[in-house]
Amino acid sequence: MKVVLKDLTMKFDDVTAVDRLNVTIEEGTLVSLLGPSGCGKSTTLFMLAGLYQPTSGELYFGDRLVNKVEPEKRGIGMVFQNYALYPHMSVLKNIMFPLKMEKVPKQEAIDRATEMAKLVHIDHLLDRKPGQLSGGQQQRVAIARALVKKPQLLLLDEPLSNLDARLRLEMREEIKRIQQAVGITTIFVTHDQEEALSISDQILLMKDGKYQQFSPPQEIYDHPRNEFVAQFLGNPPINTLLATFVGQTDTVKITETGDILHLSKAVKPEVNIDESFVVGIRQKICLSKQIQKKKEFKERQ
Ligand SMILES: Nc1ncnc2c1ncn2[C@@H]1O[C@H](COP(=O)(O)OP(=O)(O)OP(=O)(O)O)[C@@H](O)[C@H]1O
Repeated sequence: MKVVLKDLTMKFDDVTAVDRLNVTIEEGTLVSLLGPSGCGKSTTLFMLAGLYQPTSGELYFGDRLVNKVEPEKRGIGMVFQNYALYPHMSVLKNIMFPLKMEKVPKQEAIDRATEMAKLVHIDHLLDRKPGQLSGGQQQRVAIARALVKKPQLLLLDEPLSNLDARLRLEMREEIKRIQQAVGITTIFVTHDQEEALSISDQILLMKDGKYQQFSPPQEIYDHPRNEFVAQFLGNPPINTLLATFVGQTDTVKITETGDILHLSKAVKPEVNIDESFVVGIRQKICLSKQIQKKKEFKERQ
């Protein structure tokens, strides 16, 4: 399902947590909401989930305006940071729970829950209680439970933050595998840029509630739109120059991929910069040690 945010805004008294966000998320893609603490990631996710009603703007699931639709009528599955499993229920019963709420006949619910458990590779643990599972296994249960009703949108709120480093790597691969197997549009909140770069089809980077950039990982890394994006993605400007463009002097910074970030508004970003200047800068940059960092990133992809 395609998801469209149009001027989506959420205000809490004098705080604008999300400020006129405009993004179209294509069907079947995995999008990371990325940004520093307080940038509005969770608020955006909660508006998608229906836990918050936007102050203004519109939210569409496909062609359907959902601003006022109740969470349970949105066709979403959600995985929280702490998984929120029921400790007294077995793995099977946890996964079946949403179907029980919908009064799906028992045998059908067992079959569907078992099928989901197979998808997330925990079908050998169906009789265990959550307390008898590792963090990664608990997360698999939470994902199976979120998917059992065959939702059209999967929302994941910092799902890897409670796992140790090794499990975090394993589970992010698993989330990608499961997402692709089901083909479900997925929105993944994280403040970890490496996680976002490795897992996403598109990254939505926010700062102070505002849109910064919405691009595929390689593009946002190689071609940051502004200095904040460049810094946050670990491709910081490495050269500061005073340059003259079309008769105006301006201070610019150059990223290791040769993108030019203007520090003042004297020159508009869309102004064409002399290609020979850019080529010269790129040659210099190729000599820089920083290029090594980029290579390492590409190799990890
Ligand atoms: N219920 C609320 N009432 C008042 N202000 C809020 C509320 N929820 C969030 N905010 C404020 O809105 C802004 C965005 O918060 P949000 O939780 O969406 O950020 P975040 O990017 O998810 O942060 P984190 O990574 O720390 O979870 C912050 O300034 C926060 O203090």
